[in-house]
Amino acid sequence: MDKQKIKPLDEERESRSLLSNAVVILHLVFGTLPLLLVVWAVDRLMSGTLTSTMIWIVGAAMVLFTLLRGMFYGMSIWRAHRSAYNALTRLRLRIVSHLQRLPLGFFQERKVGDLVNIINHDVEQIEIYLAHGLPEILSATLFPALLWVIVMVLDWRLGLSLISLLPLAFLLQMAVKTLWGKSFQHFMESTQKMSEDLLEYVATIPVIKAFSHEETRTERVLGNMRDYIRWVKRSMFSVTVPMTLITMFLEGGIVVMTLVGLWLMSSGELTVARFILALILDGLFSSAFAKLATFQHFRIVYGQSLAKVQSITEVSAKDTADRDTDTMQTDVSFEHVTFAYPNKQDSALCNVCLQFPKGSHTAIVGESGSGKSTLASLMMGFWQPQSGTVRLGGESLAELSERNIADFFSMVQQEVFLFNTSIRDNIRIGKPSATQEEVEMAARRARIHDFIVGLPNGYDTSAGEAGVKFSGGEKQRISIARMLLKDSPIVILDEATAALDGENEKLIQEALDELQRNKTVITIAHRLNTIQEVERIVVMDKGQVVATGTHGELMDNCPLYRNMTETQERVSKWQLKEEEV
Ligand SMILES: Nc1ncnc2c1ncn2[C@@H]1O[C@H](COP(=O)(O)OP(=O)(O)OP(=O)(O)O)[C@@H](O)[C@H]1O
Repeated sequence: MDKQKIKPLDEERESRSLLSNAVVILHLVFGTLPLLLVVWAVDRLMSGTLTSTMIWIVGAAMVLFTLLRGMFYGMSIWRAHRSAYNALTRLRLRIVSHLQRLPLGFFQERKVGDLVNIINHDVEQIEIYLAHGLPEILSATLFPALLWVIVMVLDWRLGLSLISLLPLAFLLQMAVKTLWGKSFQHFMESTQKMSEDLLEYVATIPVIKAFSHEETRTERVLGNMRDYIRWVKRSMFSVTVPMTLITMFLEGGIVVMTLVGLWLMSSGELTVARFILALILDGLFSSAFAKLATFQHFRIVYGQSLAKVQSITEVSAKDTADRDTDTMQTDVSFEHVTFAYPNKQDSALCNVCLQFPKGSHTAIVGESGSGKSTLASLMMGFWQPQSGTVRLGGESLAELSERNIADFFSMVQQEVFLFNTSIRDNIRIGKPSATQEEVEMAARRARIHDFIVGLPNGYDTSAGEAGVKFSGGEKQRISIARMLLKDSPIVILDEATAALDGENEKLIQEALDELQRNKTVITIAHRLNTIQEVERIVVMDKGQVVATGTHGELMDNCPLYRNMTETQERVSKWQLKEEEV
């Protein structure tokens, strides 16, 4: 893992203060002191100098040490959890506030399930490491070290024989580290895949049912779950087998120490009492050491989760400060703009030069995939071009904050999202300080007021997932009311009325007319018959602007436009005939 990359999260990692470490150490010291007392008492016993007062003192001291040990253990767990949960909350807040500052392009690239998984699962893994892993690793390192020192004090030859096989255990651990890393990575990937799939599955159940694809989709989700189980088993296997071997090497140390101890006793250099004590300490030493090896996986999972978190926190956010834009002009211009989506070879826009003067109305047309939506995305600063400049009122978009840019645009899309709050608040998103009168005025202009007052709770009716279900047209008009309230100078219409019928289309068209009044309007058009009156039409093909002009001019001079118009006319005539039949 790249040390440089971990750095930004050090503050989370360092949240376990010195005091927490001191508490862990005290817990260990009071856990080891009773053993030292036993060594001392047995020594006295063997030399015939142990008095009954000494036994009472030893007993009382052992009770005290045990109590203190318990107390410090409780404190260490409590402190570790507290600081870990603090770190966890800070980290989640940090991710969420960073997400808010990331360009919209980032969200088009990353899956929702992946992001949710990072905020939930990976941050949780970091907590597990901070709250459980770190204290356990610290105590599992210090405890065997203390035990070993005691054995060394008993007899240095026993001490050395105890650790004689340790280098082999370390070598093995180093060797399997990479293997563990890989298998844990697969495990994490399959966890992510599973949660992404589950999220998509739940969100798209209506579509799946409509197309009777339940079985195939369900089978795919179940397949990913099976994959997950397979990797859980594999990663557990990859831990247990080397762990068994490491434990065997550690226990091998006991065998070596026993042989050395027997030899020392036979030559009269070691007492039986010391030998038995050394054996007891050795047992504790091996099991504490074996525990340390198991904790290796905490570190691996932590490293991988940290990398995932950093895949969000290290994406640079646009830090341009907001500025007063009231006096700015609102002309938009594209100057030799070339743009390709990340990880794509072909440019979605190629050397585009266009002007959208203040108050003008432009329609963008072109075959599917010609770059119409990309043009709108760049205009709103969702993506930065690789070369060329997009300007808003003469200022490069790169110099403006997201909020500044957002203030200039309203985008009417087919897909409308309503929040789980009242209709009033849903409209007020356009201008949080708006009064009830202003909200109602916007709703009237968006031709939705009468509908809202007809609802049981009027403007207090809850919208969104948990609230009343609205038709596509009603949602659309609520979103137009929102934009009327926002009153931004540039309106982008992304084929807003495509899928609507008679009455709905009429009402929406009226609402849209209100929205477009005195604005710069850019229509991304798919149906050419709706834009024939527009003052300027831009024809795009394969990311390039191939012609601009009025409908008449383009019919005369642009074969692509003429072709598209004639094809659409043929299709609509054919549809009319079908309807007549
Ligand atoms: N998020 C994305 N990531 C990668 N490539 C993309 C992305 N969005 C669009 N593209 C690609 O960029 C090119 C232009 O797409 P764009 O959506 O701008 O075309 P469009 O003219 O709006 O198409 P349509 O009329 O079908 O909506 C296409 O080749 C498309 O596959």
